[in-house]
Amino acid sequence: MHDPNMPFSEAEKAGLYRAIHERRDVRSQFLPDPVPPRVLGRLLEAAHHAPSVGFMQPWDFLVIESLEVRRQVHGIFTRENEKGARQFSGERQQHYRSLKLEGILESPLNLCITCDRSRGNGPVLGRTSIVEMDLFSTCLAVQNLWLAARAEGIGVGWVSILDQEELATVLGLPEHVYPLAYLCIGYVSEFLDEPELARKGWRQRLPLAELVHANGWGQEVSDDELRQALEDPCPR
Ligand SMILES: Cc1cc2c(cc1C)N(C[C@H](O)[C@H](O)[C@H](O)COP(=O)(O)O)c1[nH]c(=O)[nH]c(=O)c1N2
Repeated sequence: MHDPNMPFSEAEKAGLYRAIHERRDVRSQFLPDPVPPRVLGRLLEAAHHAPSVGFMQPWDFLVIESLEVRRQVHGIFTRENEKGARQFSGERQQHYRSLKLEGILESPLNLCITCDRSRGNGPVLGRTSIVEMDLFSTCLAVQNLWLAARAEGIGVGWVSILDQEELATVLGLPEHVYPLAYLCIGYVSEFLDEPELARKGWRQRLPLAELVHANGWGQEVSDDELRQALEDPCPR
């Protein structure tokens, strides 16, 4: 075990930022090659090292290899995606319908990360006032896995266009277990250098400088150096 107080080397820092900036939501570029069990083990280990409220660790990981289960989930997606499309009209709806928003059947592996809302059987330190903290904790497990996967050259796509109750039924989840993230996982032909939604003209990244406020909502940051840094946040 190495010394946790040793500063990160420049290469280690660069690796971390690279994973953050080059992580992508993948749905179109999956290859059929299986993810080796040892690699999947590392991804799950990364997820399991996420922070959690009161160290609750509310997550479970459902590794879905069955094509039959995936077909059922894909069926749920198809129905929900139709509702999604109908929220828009005209050209925007056409644009929506042209987007690929899942890789359920093409990716070699699907994974559902769940949140057990009663993990620990009793009060959870830090969750008294805000009960959703277990859900937020589980999101952090998702992000850990997503970043680790990127470092391993593996793509992850989050599919949320799903009816949660139907998904829970297909996966046989108990009442107190919430299907937080349905993920498609696999090696990819390429990682895009920008979000697919940006590439396809659906929506662009917002300027960071407009999202950082000082002291209260809408107040501009007064520190010139920080303002400058926000204008050009990641010289890489
Ligand atoms: C909670 C949540 C839920 C979803 C997503 C993400 C997250 C965080 N995203 C992926 C999303 O579109 C993507 O993250 C952004 O477009 C930014 O792109 P990159 O992730 O940087 O490639 C996503 N993508 C998709 O094609 N179908 C989906 O159902 C969802 N759902």
